[in-house]
Amino acid sequence: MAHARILLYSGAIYVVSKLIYRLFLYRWYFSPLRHLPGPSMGNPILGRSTQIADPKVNKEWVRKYGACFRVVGLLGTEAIVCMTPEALEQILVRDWIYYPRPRFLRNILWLAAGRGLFTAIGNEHKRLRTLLDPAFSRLNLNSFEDVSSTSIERLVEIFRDLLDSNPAGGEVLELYDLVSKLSLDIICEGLFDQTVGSLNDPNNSLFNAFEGLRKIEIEPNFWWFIVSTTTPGAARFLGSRFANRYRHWLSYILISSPVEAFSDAMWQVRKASSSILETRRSGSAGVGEERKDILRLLMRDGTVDEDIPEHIRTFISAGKQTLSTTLSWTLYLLAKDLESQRRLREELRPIFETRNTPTFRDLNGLQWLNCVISESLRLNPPVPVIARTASKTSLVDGVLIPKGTLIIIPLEAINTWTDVWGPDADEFRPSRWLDLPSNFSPAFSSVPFSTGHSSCIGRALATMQLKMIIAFETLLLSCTPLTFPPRSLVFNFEFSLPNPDYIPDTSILLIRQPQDHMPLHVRRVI
Ligand code: HEM
Repeated sequence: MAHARILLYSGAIYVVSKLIYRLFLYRWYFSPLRHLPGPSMGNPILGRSTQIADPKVNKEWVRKYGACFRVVGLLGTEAIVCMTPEALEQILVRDWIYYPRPRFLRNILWLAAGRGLFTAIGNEHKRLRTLLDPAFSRLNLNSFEDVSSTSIERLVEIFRDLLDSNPAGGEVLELYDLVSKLSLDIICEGLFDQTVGSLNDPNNSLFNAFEGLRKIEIEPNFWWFIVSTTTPGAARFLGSRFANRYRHWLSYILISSPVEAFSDAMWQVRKASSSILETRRSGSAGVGEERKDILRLLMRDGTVDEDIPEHIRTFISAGKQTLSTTLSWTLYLLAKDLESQRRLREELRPIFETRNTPTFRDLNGLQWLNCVISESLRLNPPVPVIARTASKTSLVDGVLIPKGTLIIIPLEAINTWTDVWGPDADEFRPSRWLDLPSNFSPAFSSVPFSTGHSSCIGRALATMQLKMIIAFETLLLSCTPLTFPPRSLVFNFEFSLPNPDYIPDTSILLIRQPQDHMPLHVRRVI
């Protein structure tokens, strides 16, 4: 009995002293990062964890503490924030293999976006990139013979219908849902030749399932998921058929947890991804033989059938959220800048007036459109912060980073760093792309797609689709005559703020989504 008591007391003393060491002593007296500047520790349990991903707070910290500082997060864990070109080159380019995405993030991404590029690390990631990169190369995208998009055409029609009673006066329209549906339709159309038709269908099940998944990012759900996905085995369990089958019971046991709605949404997206594969296998959808598309590359490589829907899920999730967010922010920034809209229309007019369908060369030659999109992505990157973990102890920016340290790369703070972009770095000024700062680095000064080996594989596709959505509904290599006026978002409509003080309400956990559905005033100009 006495022995048991001694054992119990020793155990309790061990746990308490470990906690005191972790929460207080280590970070103040022993951590090699303790000499770095950084914000105060904040809450002793949560630290600054609730602020680490907030780009506004990050920018404030960069101003105060410089380009490399320490932040203490949950239960005394330390993170280092770094953003110099040298640090980015080391972490994301040269030694990328030693800096994978942290496990908790891979777990969340596995649940929300499938097992694939987001979750693979090391040589498996390298293998997947080598396999799939050709599908996204500029050369391959330029080989698309016909990129007409019925979804963009449909969105223009929806705007016209909604403004029918007062086209010239216009109306305030909530844009986020519409551009979200457009993004889902266009991604499935562009990558898998699948018509989802969510723009035509108010109860589209795939769209609703994605809306369900989006709730993972809303507080307090996000923190619930962080806690559950850092618990060993919990993510695997949450993603299992067993958890899905007994989700009602789980919700009952884990009072008010988001598990039931989340599990439903995740399995619906899995089902839809499997049916995309089945449709392709049955031969009822497909792309020209000469094109390298994701499904063809995966099937040729011998990827097992069970894994392909997971890759499909990854691409749809990654593309839909980022495209819709970028589009909403671009329209918002244009709504604040009527002169930029006018310039865009003037740039497009000569192309439309020749009445020949625009070509890739036309699209790439639209200088002002390029500037607008680059500037929008610089100011409001949909993924404002990315994270890595150090898998070995190393020197970064002259600082000894112990193995296991969380590394935060604040993409938005990098994109608006006054050292590069000057004192008006936070302003929307597309013309800055015509006269870049002398210390601008193409790889490290504006990084909305990140940089290096795990940067966005869909960059060229996303840029092409963004340009098309804003400028043209169709793009053909053949010279098919075009009707005038063409269907074009920016050529047909003018966007302005619903009131002069309007600032969108945003959620910023993983992706910077407008929470208030982005209401903008829209009127027909042609
Ligand atoms: C404006 C649109 C987009 C932006 C700003 C964007 C941004 C990003 C960023 C910052 C990353 C890196 C995340 C990290 O390092 O942890 C990333 C990765 C990724 N993106 Fe995008 N993305 C966009 C569109 C797309 C599209 C359209 C697709 C797919 C068709 C896509 C697929 C992916 C995938 C699969 C990855 C993981 C790459 C890897 O780990 O190798 N993205 N994206």
